[in-house]
Amino acid sequence: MISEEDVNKRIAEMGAQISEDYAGKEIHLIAILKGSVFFACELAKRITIPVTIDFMSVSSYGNSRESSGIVKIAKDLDEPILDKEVLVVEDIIDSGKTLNHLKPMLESRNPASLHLCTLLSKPDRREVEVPVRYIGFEVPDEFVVGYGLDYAQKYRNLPYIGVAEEE
Ligand SMILES: O=P(O)(O)OC[C@H]1O[C@H](OP(=O)(O)OP(=O)(O)O)[C@H](O)[C@@H]1O
Ligand SMILES: Nc1nc2[nH]cnc2c(=O)[nH]1
Ligand SMILES: [Mg+2]
Repeated sequence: MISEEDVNKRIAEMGAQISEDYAGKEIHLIAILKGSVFFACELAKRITIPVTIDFMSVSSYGNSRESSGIVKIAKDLDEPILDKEVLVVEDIIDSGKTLNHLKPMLESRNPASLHLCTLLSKPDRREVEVPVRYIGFEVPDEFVVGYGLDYAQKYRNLPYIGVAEEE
C-alpha cells in the first residue's frame, strides 16, 4: 500500500515538523508496544531537538483482526512524565479505543503537554474520536501490516506497509 521510500520520506517530514513545533524544548516520546517501536525509532532519528523515550505496553487486539475493546496494560512507563512535553507515538489508530483509554490516564500524571502522533490512521473505522496532532498517512479500511504492524505477531519487520489478504 505504501512503499518503503514513501514511508521513510513521510517520517522525515514528521520529524522536521515536530522539531520545529517543539523548538527550544525537549520532547519525551512514549512508544506503545509493540507495534509503534519501528516507527518511533525512525521518527526519533529525524527529530533534531533533545529526545527521550519510554515504552508502555497495552494490547487490545491479541492475535485477532478486531479490537476486543478491552485495553490491557501489560507494562507501565519506567519514568514519571510530570512536567514533560509528551508525545505518544502509535503505529495506527483504528477504532481509537486504545488512545481514548490511554490519553486521560497519562494526562492525570500532569505532563507539561501531551499530544498524539501516529504513522497511520483509518478514519472510516473510528468509534471514538481522539484528537491526533500528527498523522503520517490516512489509509482505507483494510488490515495493514508492516513497519511494526502485525498479523498474529508476524510481518512487523516488513519495511513497507502492505495489506494482509484473507485466506
Ligand atoms: O485504535 P485501536 O482500534 O485501539 O487500534 C490501534 C491499536 O491496535 C494496535 O495494537 P495491538 O493491540 O494490535 O498491539 P501490538 O502493537 O502489540 O500489535 C496498534 O498498535 C494500536 O495500539
Ligand atoms: N496489523 C494491524 N493492526 C491493527 N490494529 C488496528 N488496526 C490494525 C491494522 O489494520 N493492522
Ligand atoms: Mg497488533
